[in-house]
Amino acid sequence: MTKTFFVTGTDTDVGKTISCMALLQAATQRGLRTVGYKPVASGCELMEEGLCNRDVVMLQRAASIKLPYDQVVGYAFEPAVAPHIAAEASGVPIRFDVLSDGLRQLKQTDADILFVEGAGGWRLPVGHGHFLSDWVKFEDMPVILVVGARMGCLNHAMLTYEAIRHDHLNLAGWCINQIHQGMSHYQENLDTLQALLPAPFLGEIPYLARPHESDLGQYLDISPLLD
Ligand SMILES: Nc1ncnc2c1ncn2[C@@H]1O[C@H](COP(=O)(O)OP(=O)(O)OP(=O)(O)O)[C@@H](O)[C@H]1O
Ligand SMILES: C[C@H](N)[C@H](N)CCCCCC(=O)O
Ligand SMILES: [Mg+2]
Repeated sequence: MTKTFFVTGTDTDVGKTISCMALLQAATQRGLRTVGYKPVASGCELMEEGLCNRDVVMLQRAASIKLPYDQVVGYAFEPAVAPHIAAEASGVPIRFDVLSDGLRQLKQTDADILFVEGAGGWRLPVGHGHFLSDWVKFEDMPVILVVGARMGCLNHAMLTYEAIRHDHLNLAGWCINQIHQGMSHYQENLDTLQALLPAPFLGEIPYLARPHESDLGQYLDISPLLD
């Protein structure tokens, strides 16, 4: 049985990918076999591997089970815009059965744990009146929330928590990521979140000069996810 978690964030660009890498590394350091999945991606660039979405490549590299790029992504749209807009422009609608097929394939590997990175924040539109959160609900995945430490994150964190609960899903844990250096009253903000968010705190990722090249696993304690 592959334990599966959906990783959302308080917004786009808050460190979901960095946190997924940290989760994958922390799990690998505990001897677990790990994989990542990015069901919906937008924004592709020329990388060593060709025209790729950077998040997908990062998840692919951070996982202990090495899988081909195509297996780690559902849809990767080229323009770096909201995915439903890119989907409309390219004439390729986002289908939940395609996302679920990809997920099922990854669960069929011998992975112990699978982290699925969302796109944007919790209520991301995917077109035709649907949201990525509808798919998470359909798959009944426990959720991990990444709070990007910046002014406004308290409101975003609480609204995201309320929306997850409204969707009858479980917040399995949350972490905070210092996307900026030296946020004013960082500790007080963290204390506030710890008092208000009724879910296990997995840890804090500090501001790092080269986050993608760091040992990120050391910053998160994934034991609450393994109970
Ligand atoms: N702890 C950190 N220290 C320094 N820079 C960071 C940190 N976390 C994230 N960043 C930088 O902030 C940017 C956004 O991070 P990331 O790509 O992980 O966000 P995201 O939530 O996954 O974004 P998206 O919504 O596009 O998937 C990246 O350039 C990343 O390198
Ligand atoms: C391009 C960006 N980095 C992400 N891939 C997409 C973020 C979409 C956000 C949509 C929104 O909620 O406004
Ligand atoms: Mg990302």
